[in-house]
Amino acid sequence: MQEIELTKVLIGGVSQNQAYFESDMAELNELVKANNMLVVGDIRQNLERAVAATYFGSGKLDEVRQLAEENDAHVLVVNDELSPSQIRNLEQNLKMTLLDRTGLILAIFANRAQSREAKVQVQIARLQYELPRLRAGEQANLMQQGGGPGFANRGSGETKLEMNQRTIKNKISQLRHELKQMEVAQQTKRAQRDRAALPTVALVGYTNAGKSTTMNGLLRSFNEDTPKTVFEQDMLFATLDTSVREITLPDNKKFLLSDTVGFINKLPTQLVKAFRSTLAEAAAADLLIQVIDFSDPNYQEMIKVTEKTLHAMGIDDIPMIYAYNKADRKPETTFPLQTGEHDLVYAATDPASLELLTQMIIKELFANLTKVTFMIPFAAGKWVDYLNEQTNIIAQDYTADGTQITAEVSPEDRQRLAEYIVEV
Ligand SMILES: Nc1nc2c(ncn2[C@@H]2O[C@H](COP(=O)(O)OP(=O)(O)OP(=O)(O)O)[C@@H](O)[C@H]2O)c(=O)[nH]1
Ligand SMILES: [Mg+2]
Repeated sequence: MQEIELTKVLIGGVSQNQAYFESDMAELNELVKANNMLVVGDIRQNLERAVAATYFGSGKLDEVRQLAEENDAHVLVVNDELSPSQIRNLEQNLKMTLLDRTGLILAIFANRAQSREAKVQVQIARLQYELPRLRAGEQANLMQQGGGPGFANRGSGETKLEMNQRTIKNKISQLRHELKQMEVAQQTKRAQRDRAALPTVALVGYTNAGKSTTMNGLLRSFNEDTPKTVFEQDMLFATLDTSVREITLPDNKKFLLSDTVGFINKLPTQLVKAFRSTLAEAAAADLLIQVIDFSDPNYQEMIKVTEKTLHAMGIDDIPMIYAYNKADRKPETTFPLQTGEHDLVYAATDPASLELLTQMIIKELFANLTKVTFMIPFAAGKWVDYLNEQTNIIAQDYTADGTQITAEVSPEDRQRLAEYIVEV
C-alpha cells in the first residue's frame, strides 16, 4: 500500500502556568493526528499572557522559524483560539499557515461528519468562525462553499468584503432553516418513541472516554442476533452523530440507549450551539451515563468540562451515573465495583462490568414498576399483545372471560389499563 504523505506541522502553546497545560498540549497533538497531520515539532512559552499582536514573544518567533525550517514544516497549530489579527500577523511574520485550536477542531468535525444533519451543523459553525476572519483574498474559497453570492450588485458603494459577509450570513440562515426542518423530523421520531413509552438512556462524556465501546458492549450482551454496533476507535471525535438502539433485557424490560458526540476542553462555542440538536437525545433522556476515562490522569478535569458543556446546552437535572471506565488499565484497581449509589468503576470490554452497569441502569429506570394482575376481555385483545411486548409477564391464563395477566408495569401503564386491574 502506498504511504500517504502527511502534512508536517509544528504545534505551539503559551502557558500561563496553567495546571493542565501539559495534557492540553498532548491533546492538541492528538487533535492534529485526528486531522491526518503529523507533528514534527513542539514550541512552548511561559508568559503572563499571550502577546496581543503575535501570541508568542519575538524571540520565540525566531525559534519557531528555525524549527520549521529544520523540519520542513509549513503549518503552525496553536493551542488557543486566536484573534483574526493575531492569525494575520503570525502568518505574515512566519510565512507559515496558521491554524488555531478552534479551526483545527472545526476541520476535524468537517471531515468526519456523516449524516446530513451533522454536515449542516458543522458548516454553520465553520461559517460563523470564518465570518470575522474574512480576508479579501478568500473570495474564491467562499464562493465554492456558499454556492455563489446570488445577489450581485446591491448598492455600488459596497466593498467586496461586505458583500462576502452578507453572502455568508445568507448562507448561514439558509442552513439554519434546513436544520430546523430536520429537527422537526427528529422531534416527530422522538415523539413516536415517547408514545411507545420506552425509557431512554444517553451515554455522554469526554471524547475517547469509551462511550461507543460501552454502547457496543451492552448491545452485544443483550441483542445477540443483530448487534447493529456503532463505530469505536482510539481517535478523538470518532462519533459525531447520535445513534439510538433498543435494548431488550432478558425479562423483557426495554429501554433506548443513545451514543452521542464527545466533548473536549475549549470546544468551540460555535459547535456547542451547533450540536444542541444532536444532543437533543441526551436532553430528553431519563438517565445519563457519563463515561469517564479513569485511566487518564486528567479525568477530573474531563468531568468538569463535560458538566460545563452539558450545562451550556441546557442539559441539567437529569439523573446521572458516573461510569469510571478503562479500569483494566489501572493495575491497582479492583473492578467491576459500585463505589456509590450512582458511581461505578468498570471496563467497557469486560462482561462482568457490563452486567453491573446494567443492574444500575435497571435500578434507576425501573424502580417504580409494580406487579399488577389484569383481566383483559377478548375485545381488548390488543392490550394482551402490548403487555407481552412491553413488560415482564409473570403469569398468563386464558379464561372464558378473557386473558388474565400478571405483569410488572410502570405507573403510566397502570393508569392506561386501570379499568382491567383485578389485583395489585
Ligand atoms: N483498555 C480499555 N480500552 C478501552 C475501554 N473502553 C474503550 N476503550 C478504548 O478507548 C478508545 C475510545 O473508545 P470509544 O468507545 O471510541 O470512545 P468514545 O467515547 O466513543 O469516543 P468519541 O466517539 O471519540 O467521543 C478505543 O480505542 C477503545 O478500544 C476499556 O474499558 N479498556
Ligand atoms: Mg464514540
